[in-house]
Amino acid sequence: MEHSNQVDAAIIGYGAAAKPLAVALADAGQTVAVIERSHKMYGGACVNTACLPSKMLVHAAEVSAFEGGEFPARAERFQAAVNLKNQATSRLRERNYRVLADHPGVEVIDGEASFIDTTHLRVRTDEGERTLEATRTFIDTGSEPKLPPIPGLDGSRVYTSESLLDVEVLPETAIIIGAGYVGLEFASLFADFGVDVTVMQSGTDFLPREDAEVARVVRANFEQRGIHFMLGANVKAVEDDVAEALVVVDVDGKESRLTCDLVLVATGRRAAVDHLNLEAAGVRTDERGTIVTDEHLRTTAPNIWAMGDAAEAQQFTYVSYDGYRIVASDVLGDGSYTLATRGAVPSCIFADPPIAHVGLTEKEARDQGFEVATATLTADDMPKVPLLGKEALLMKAVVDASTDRVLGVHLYCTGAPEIVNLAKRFLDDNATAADFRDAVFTHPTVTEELNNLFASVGK
Ligand SMILES: Cc1cc2nc3c(=O)[nH]c(=O)nc-3n(C[C@H](O)[C@H](O)[C@H](O)COP(=O)(O)OP(=O)(O)OC[C@H]3O[C@@H](n4cnc5c(N)ncnc54)[C@H](O)[C@@H]3O)c2cc1C
Ligand SMILES: NC(=O)c1ccc[n+]([C@@H]2O[C@H](COP(=O)([O-])OP(=O)(O)OC[C@H]3O[C@@H](n4cnc5c(N)ncnc54)[C@H](O)[C@@H]3O)[C@@H](O)[C@H]2O)c1
Repeated sequence: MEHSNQVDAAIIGYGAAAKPLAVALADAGQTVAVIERSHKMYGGACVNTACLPSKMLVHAAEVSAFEGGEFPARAERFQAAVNLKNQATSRLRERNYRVLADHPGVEVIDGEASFIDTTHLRVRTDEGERTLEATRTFIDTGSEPKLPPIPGLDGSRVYTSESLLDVEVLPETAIIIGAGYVGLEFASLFADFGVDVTVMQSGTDFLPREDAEVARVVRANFEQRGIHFMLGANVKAVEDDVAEALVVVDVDGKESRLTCDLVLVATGRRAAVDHLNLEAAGVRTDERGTIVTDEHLRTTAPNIWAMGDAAEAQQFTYVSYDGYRIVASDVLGDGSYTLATRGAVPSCIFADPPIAHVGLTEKEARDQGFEVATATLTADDMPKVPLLGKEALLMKAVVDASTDRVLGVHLYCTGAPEIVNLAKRFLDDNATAADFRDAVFTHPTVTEELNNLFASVGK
């Protein structure tokens, strides 16, 4: 089919928001072009280099830890898991591609887009340059690793989460720089595969986004599993050797030189906007390089919206997908669904067991002036859970003591990524501790521990 260079909507990047938005716009009768610069990225990072492949490895690691055995057996399982992950990723990428490529109202263009002005895009393809005129443009270009200025990060044994996903040989020792989402997920999965892991974190505050009590238990548990932490670590250089990498690190003025098979740099991600020539369109970014938007995800330029990691501080697939809902509400609906009406956003670190929370930490609640009541259940308070073959190390409730309204739910237990979604709904409905205490949940489950947790608030 001959495609026009004039479209109603251009979407830059085939990320998590792009697919549903393209379908919604095309179903509404609009002509849509989706521009993706890599044929390995249809469906975006989640499908190809992030959530799904990494969670397949997390799952395989948990199974491997259960099976046990010597390092060679674990290394074999790791390689099998990587192969399985690669096959699944290819299948998912193809499925994602077909959703838009087979849609009569959508053209998928393989190329890199940049703005010429507010309504014109230059697209560089293998066949040359193409100019598109779009009435509306939607940016969904995601993010890319933010690398600190440490000499030697271009070494052959140094990886980001993206390149690491292709490694098939299980390292015996790994050093991870950064103790955030990526760092802790890989630390946990490597440990489950029997790798000797050291995590180096520049700040001294461990897991600052989590409740401090949860962070303490997480750290203790990780250390019990043999994972070493170096906090307040100033990584000065990585030197590559044929046999191993050498990491030079300074903690409190004391320099150490640690060797390992592999280094993972997991020090955050920044909006992938460098190639977009945003200035030409009048799209502004903030001091971190993230696209500035209003609550409808409209950028500072007329008829240009931005969604996902390129525009939001919370870099999650479900936030990007929700960006699609907000933009669709603005462009196709009544505009009533916005960042302001989104409600609480839960989050999860897929460690073993996982860590999840929604709402405020105890400190955040106190800092906001609430009179706070809390409750915690430790592993000892939940003796039934291990009998189910599951793990529950900590649950914590943060409640407004004056109204009984629940402000935060913090979970460090099997099932946390699922249970936290239930808690999100409760929080959005302004639920009280009594609502959680009295909710009827199935038995025997981890979820029903919420009844006990909230029954003990303030006691
Ligand atoms: C290892 C890892 C694990 C993760 N695990 C989870 C998880 O379990 N759960 C979760 O919710 N989140 C997770 N995340 C975060 C999640 O992957 C991102 O928040 C999400 O993928 C962002 O989606 P997006 O729509 O913003 O963009 P992306 O999915 O990144 O898509 C952007 C697309 O735009 C393309 N592009 C960029 N620039 C251009 C251009 N100029 N022209 C054309 N195309 C362009 C890119 O090639 C890419 O395909 C993880 C991240 C990492 C790194
Ligand atoms: N389960 C999930 O939903 C999931 C999983 C993986 C990634 N993600 C998303 O991807 C984003 C990127 O993940 P990430 O782990 O790279 O970033 P992050 O922001 O979660 O963690 C980065 C960590 O690196 C530390 N750091 C920064 N510079 C450092 C240095 N020079 N030396 C040592 N430590 C340093 C930071 O203090 C921080 O603790 C996250 O913000 C998250 O939104 C989500």
